[in-house]
Amino acid sequence: MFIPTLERQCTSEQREKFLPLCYDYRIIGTYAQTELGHGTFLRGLETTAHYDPNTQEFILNSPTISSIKWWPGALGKTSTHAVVLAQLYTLGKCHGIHPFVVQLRSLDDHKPLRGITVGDIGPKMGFGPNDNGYLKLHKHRIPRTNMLMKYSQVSPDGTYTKPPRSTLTYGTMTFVRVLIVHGSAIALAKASTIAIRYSAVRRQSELRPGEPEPQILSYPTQQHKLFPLLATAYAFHFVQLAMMKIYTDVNDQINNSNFSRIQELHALSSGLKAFTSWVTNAGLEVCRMSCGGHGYSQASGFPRLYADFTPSCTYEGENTVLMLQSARYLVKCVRDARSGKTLPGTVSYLSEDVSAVHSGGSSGRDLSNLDFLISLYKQRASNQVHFASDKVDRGISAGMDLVGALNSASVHLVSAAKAHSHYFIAKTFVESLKLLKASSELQNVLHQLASVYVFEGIAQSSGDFIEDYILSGSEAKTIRQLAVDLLPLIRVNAVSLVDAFSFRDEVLQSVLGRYDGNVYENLFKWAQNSPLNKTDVHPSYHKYLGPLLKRNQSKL
Ligand SMILES: CCCCC/C=C\C/C=C\C/C=C\C/C=C\C/C=C\CCCCC(=O)SCCNC(=O)CCNC(=O)[C@H](O)C(C)(C)COP(=O)(O)OP(=O)(O)OC[C@H]1O[C@@H](n2cnc3c(N)ncnc32)[C@H](O)[C@@H]1OP(=O)(O)O
Ligand SMILES: Cc1cc2nc3c(=O)[nH]c(=O)nc-3n(C[C@H](O)[C@H](O)[C@H](O)COP(=O)(O)OP(=O)(O)OC[C@H]3O[C@@H](n4cnc5c(N)ncnc54)[C@H](O)[C@@H]3O)c2cc1C
Repeated sequence: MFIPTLERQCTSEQREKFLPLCYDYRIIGTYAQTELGHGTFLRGLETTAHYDPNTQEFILNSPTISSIKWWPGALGKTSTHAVVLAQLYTLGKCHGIHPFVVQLRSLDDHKPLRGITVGDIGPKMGFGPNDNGYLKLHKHRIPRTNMLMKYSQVSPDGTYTKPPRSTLTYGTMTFVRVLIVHGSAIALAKASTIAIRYSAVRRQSELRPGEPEPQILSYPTQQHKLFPLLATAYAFHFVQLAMMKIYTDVNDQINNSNFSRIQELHALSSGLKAFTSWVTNAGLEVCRMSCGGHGYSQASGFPRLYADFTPSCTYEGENTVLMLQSARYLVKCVRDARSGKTLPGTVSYLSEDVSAVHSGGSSGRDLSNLDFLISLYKQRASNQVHFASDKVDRGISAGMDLVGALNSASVHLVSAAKAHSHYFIAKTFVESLKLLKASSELQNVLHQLASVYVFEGIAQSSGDFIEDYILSGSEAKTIRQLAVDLLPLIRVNAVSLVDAFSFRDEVLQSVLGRYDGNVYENLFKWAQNSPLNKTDVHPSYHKYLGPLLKRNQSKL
């Protein structure tokens, strides 16, 4: 995040000064924004940067215990520099959060500089090798030119020039949220690879006396656990491509001072980061549990994969907060649509009349047609967004202010943002396959994946579709069965579909997911390397177990 921030927030002179040092690994930096007391509420950050016109320096301080920077990756022991987000004060006025480059450690002996107290925040659930750290600043002075001044400036006499948009400071977070969508796709693909390969190797139980034990991948319940997640990994792959394209286009516009789509990008990246990381987080556990006891071994690769992925739901914007950010924009779009404004692409459906026609019993509608089902996802999203928006309006009519009305409707707002994200993902998956140049055989296999993703997505949220009369109960049941009927067809290509992710064994880090499927021999070999097996009799025997046993044996 250090480098992307410099690339996005530096003037051209600052780029020339700082970026070569980064690219050549002459300095190593981190992004120090979160504090002990604040991670979400950025306007509440307490670190201060007071400008001293006499020396043309900023004086950085951590004025309270809660203002100590806390969590930044590699801050504790590795980074020589940091981008520090601090409240800017100049000529007696506060101008809000701004980014400053701060050197933390000497480039000669790596010792912390004067006014800098840094350290590691201690063991975490995962990311063991990463020294997430703390930073306490005490009257630490930096040159005026260390404030990143692409968008806002402080002149030598202390005069402040404000940015065209205050939220441009938040651009790096949007970029990383887009990366996390990619990270979700990768993590779920890894977990699917491990679970499906292992399920093809593992044989268990005797269905009928005398018959060989079947591969657990042959059980419909195992297929129902894993194949929708496999399809989701493919869906997220195409979504991250689409998300990155939108990000790149909007970022190019921003670089040309066109800020018209910055809100749409923020809303979409926030919703997709939250949606994909939540779904992936839950999916990793389903994949682990589908591997039985061996899934719980470190040898499976699941414990580390989960422990390292799960903070994706928290960092770079806690998921609930990001869903609320997305929903806040959607509510604004409903208002704009109702006042006749044209809405941008990813939200234009909110101005369409997608009112559901109650399907009744036998609707005769083609419930296996993906384009038709995507229209139902659209209806669901539109209904949820309009419902939440109306709830906000009712709150305001009841005398609440906008903040109060948004807060009061927040549970529904999160549901609306989830439905919006889900519609975007399902639509993007189906549309991406139409554009894919592939053999008819491959198109058929991918269509099966898209179908099971779309069917299962409805099955798992059928209440949304039934409550709004988008589907009847019997239609929802039919779609649920369509998903189950697809499973044996996907089974044929399941291993090939995970092999297609092409994770090398060294990257997958899983004995269960080995490409050669030679699991048992390698599990036994892996166990031999356990530290506890260095000696046949563990030293603790002589200190504890031995004396205990001998003492009790003498009583026999
Ligand atoms: C680097 C290249 C590597 C290559 C990788 C290749 C492939 C990737 C594959 C795998 C990668 C795996 C993982 C992904 C990569 C990296 C992950 C690893 C490590 C990550 C480390 C995590 C680091 C951090 O956590 S940094 C700290 C993150 N902190 C946050 O995100 C804070 C969250 N909080 C907020 O953002 C705030 O709540 C808020 C949204 C700012 C709202 O605050 P508030 O002041 O209350 O303001 P309000 O809600 O009123 O909003 C005001 C206004 O601003 C608009 N807004 C807010 N944010 C933005 C934004 N970002 N952009 C645009 N606009 C924004 C908001 O909509 C409001 O507008 P309006 O008033 O409604 O008009
Ligand atoms: C592994 C890891 C790496 C990190 N790396 C970095 C880094 O490199 N740099 C950096 O600056 N930070 C980093 N962070 C910090 C991270 O960005 C924050 O933890 C994150 O932004 C969440 O903020 P918080 O911890 O204050 O959670 P909080 O916001 O306190 O969240 C706690 C709960 O409060 C709820 N909540 C908060 N606000 C609202 C609201 N307005 N409405 C409804 N509910 C709300 C949340 O939904 C959540 O359930 C890292 C964190 C982790 C775990």
